Amino acid sequence: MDEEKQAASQHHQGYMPPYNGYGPAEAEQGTFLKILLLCCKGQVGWELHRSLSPIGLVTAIARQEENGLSGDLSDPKALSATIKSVSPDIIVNAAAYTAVDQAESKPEQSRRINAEAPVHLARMAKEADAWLIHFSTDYVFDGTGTTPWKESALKGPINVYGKTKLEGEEAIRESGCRHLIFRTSWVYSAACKNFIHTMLRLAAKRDRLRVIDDQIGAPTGAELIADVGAHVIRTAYYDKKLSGTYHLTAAGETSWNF
Ligand SMILES: NC(=O)C1=CN([C@@H]2O[C@H](COP(=O)(O)OP(=O)(O)OC[C@H]3O[C@@H](n4cnc5c(N)ncnc54)[C@H](OP(=O)(O)O)[C@@H]3O)[C@@H](O)[C@H]2O)C=CC1
Ligand SMILES: Cc1cn([C@H]2C[C@H](O)[C@@H](COP(=O)(O)OP(=O)(O)O[C@H]3O[C@@H](C)C(=O)[C@@H](O)[C@H]3O)O2)c(=O)[nH]c1=O
Repeated sequence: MDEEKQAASQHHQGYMPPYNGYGPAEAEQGTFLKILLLCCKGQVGWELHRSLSPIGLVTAIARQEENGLSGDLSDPKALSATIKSVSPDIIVNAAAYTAVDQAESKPEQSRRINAEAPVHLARMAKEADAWLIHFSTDYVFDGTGTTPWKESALKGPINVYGKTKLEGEEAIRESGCRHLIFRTSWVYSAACKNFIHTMLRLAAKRDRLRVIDDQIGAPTGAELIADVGAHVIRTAYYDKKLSGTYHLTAAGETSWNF
């Protein structure tokens, strides 16, 4: 390589961002944040894998065991082993039982994932002195009213999904672990199953679609949740008094007939 090319190459290398935003110094000192992302394949989990990568060293796992690590939220023993092995500074739980209608006939499954798993995660986070990041839903409220819900509004879930999600939230708050609970609503993304995908699937099979028009909500992109979430996680990690429950939705409102 001639001198000019070599100089250009070195210059270019100098501008390469270090992997994950962390360089050899942080690695040597062990000062990078270790993040365990549970459920990297759902709508929000998929986007979080991308948005969390610049702020720490992310171990992203799905439900199935991979590299000896299980992400199955219905198996507390396996989950404990995973957390002990990764020894994270931050545990991010993007998994949930999100089949709202099915939860009515399978309440025990909904409770196991949405309520009992968070109890266990919160206990583990407390023991490990780690943060727990968790996601919840507008369904913890009763759906009445005409203005956006405030974080402190009275809860009143009317279905099994909402009840079990509220139980999960409350367990985390009561556990005493440092946490961020982000309540969001009507999540959509290009990659996974959601209302839009359901409608496209049904439209291919049916001549007519019937969609209720009396629910008003704020559709929120998984990408937005992940980007804002990552920013808040990094800020809160260095400012522990920010531990708490937050609403994280897009602005505006519409009905399912949008
Ligand atoms: N979707 C929405 O409209 C809304 C979602 N939320 C909340 O946001 C969060 C993220 O939701 P979203 O990304 O949309 O959810 P998705 O339905 O896209 O993903 C849920 C994920 O949870 C995983 N999961 C279910 N059971 C288990 C288990 N036993 N162990 C490990 N993983 C499991 C599923 O894995 P698998 O693919 O293997 O089944 C799936 O990938 C959840 O807490 C949800 O309650 C809040 C408001 C609205
Ligand atoms: C498929 C379908 C749904 N609907 C109604 C049912 C429901 O009230 C609404 C939305 O349909 P979904 O299947 O997306 O419903 P649902 O699963 O209730 O949506 C919710 O998901 C969970 C995880 C949340 O936390 C919520 O914020 C919300 O996004 O549309 C129709 O009216 N016609 C239809 O053909």
